[in-house]
Amino acid sequence: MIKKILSMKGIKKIFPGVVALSGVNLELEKGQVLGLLGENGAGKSTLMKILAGSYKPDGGEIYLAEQKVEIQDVNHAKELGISIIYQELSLCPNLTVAENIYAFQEPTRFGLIDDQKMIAMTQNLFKELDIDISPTAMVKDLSISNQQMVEIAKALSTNPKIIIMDEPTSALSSKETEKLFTIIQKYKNEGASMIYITHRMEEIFAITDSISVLRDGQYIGTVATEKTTSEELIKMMVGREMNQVYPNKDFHYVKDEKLLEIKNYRKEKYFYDVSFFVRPGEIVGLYGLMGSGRTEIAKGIFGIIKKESGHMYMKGKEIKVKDPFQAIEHNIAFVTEDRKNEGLVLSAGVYENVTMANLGRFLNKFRMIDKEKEVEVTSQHIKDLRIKTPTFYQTVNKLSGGNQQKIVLAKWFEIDPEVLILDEPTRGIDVGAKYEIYKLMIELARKGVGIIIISSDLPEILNVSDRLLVINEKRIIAELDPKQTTQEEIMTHIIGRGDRHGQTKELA
Ligand SMILES: Nc1ncnc2c1ncn2[C@@H]1O[C@H](COP(=O)(O)OP(=O)(O)OP(=O)(O)O)[C@@H](O)[C@H]1O
Repeated sequence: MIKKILSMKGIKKIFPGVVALSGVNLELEKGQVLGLLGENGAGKSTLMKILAGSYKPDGGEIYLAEQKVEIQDVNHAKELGISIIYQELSLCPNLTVAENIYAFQEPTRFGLIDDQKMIAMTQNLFKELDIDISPTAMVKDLSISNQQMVEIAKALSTNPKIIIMDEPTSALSSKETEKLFTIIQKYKNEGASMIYITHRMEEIFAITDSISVLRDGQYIGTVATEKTTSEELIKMMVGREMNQVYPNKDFHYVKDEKLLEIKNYRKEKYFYDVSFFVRPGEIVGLYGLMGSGRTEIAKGIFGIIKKESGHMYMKGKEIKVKDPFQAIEHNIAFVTEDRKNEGLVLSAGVYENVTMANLGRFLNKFRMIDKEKEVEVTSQHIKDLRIKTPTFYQTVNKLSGGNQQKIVLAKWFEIDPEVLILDEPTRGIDVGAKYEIYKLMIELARKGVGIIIISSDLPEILNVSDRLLVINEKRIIAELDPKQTTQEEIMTHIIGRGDRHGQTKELA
């Protein structure tokens, strides 16, 4: 029996100014889940797009079940049994769930699309995958996480032999992630093979059998999951020893006073009775599961969701924030979860994106933009955050997903806010750059900035916050000292006592 289902040998891909892949190898066995790791811009997505037929390689060979193939395009890849779940959602918002899943492969009757059959097929597929979404719902009406589940179901609907998952869980809650892992296990048992890309180390250890690492477009090596450690993987990824994942913050706050305070904030269905404050130099963590109301609270502070009642104070004085413009006037900045749509001008260059939120800072005495200063500041961020780009002028739509996120963060670090709200700032970001982001947060705090950080990464929030607020069912349910508490205690607050099984499930 052939064990080796896929072999990619010496794959090369060159984009203008960037060698994205310089001779990369990858091997996949039948029934195996292979993790693909590497820093932002290492070449992971490019390699997978070549396998899925979106890009033609500039060199190298691909073998499927030991037969050499030349993958012509996306349809050819599908015919060969290769299916990909992209980082970005690729569904049509104005079609139904069933239409999206069976687009271009609709069942027909007398030459017409057989809607009833399509709906029944979707129902069967969802039953098999234990997905509870209506096949006739419009995709645009679904939550992002349900859209991601539809995307996953769509990729599986063709019964592929090789399934590529490029950061599939970034929009999923912990329950849905659990569901996805069950689905992966099921397909694996049936003999399908998977390539799984993630920046979340715990997922790598939970789901993969072995791991291949890329760095700067080069193949570094492959290790068996049970024989490796996260330290070894980090070293392979970043090319150096990283003794610490979280830098030390050697102070709790710079002044024991309230910088921003909200009292009794309420908006029906979004949040109830929310009161808390942040001191200058303090990092306050908001932790809650997806749907708990954590993002809505941040949006309430920033004026995107309008509160019905409650008060806001800046340094003891009541202020009114009815919309984001007023928030910005009061020096409050908010880096949203949805960075792609809300944070970047994709057709503009790297340096324009970094400097656009605070152009005033770059004006010289003749009120002209000081290009040199723009370049100097941008190069510092490129260096600090290890942004991988061929030039300052590269349009950001050509950068890898993680590098785009780093640029949004650089832009907000540039505007010098007094209060900075960060919603999932390190999602999709590699481990080396995460460290640099935490360091930048500490530097801002040292200057007296009050920081509110939302994260669904429990180890992260426990390590970077000075104070932790736990959110559940649209309310703050506990305030904890991150140095004293544990992941178990936090989940007990959220899920309630006596349900140990539920707790470990959510923690996975
Ligand atoms: N269409 C393109 N045009 C020009 N350069 C590109 C294009 N697509 C990718 N690149 C470049 O190729 C390199 C590899 O990008 P790729 O998206 O494969 O990285 P990645 O490992 O998937 O990163 P991430 O973890 O951030 O998703 C990057 O330097 C990126 O800027």
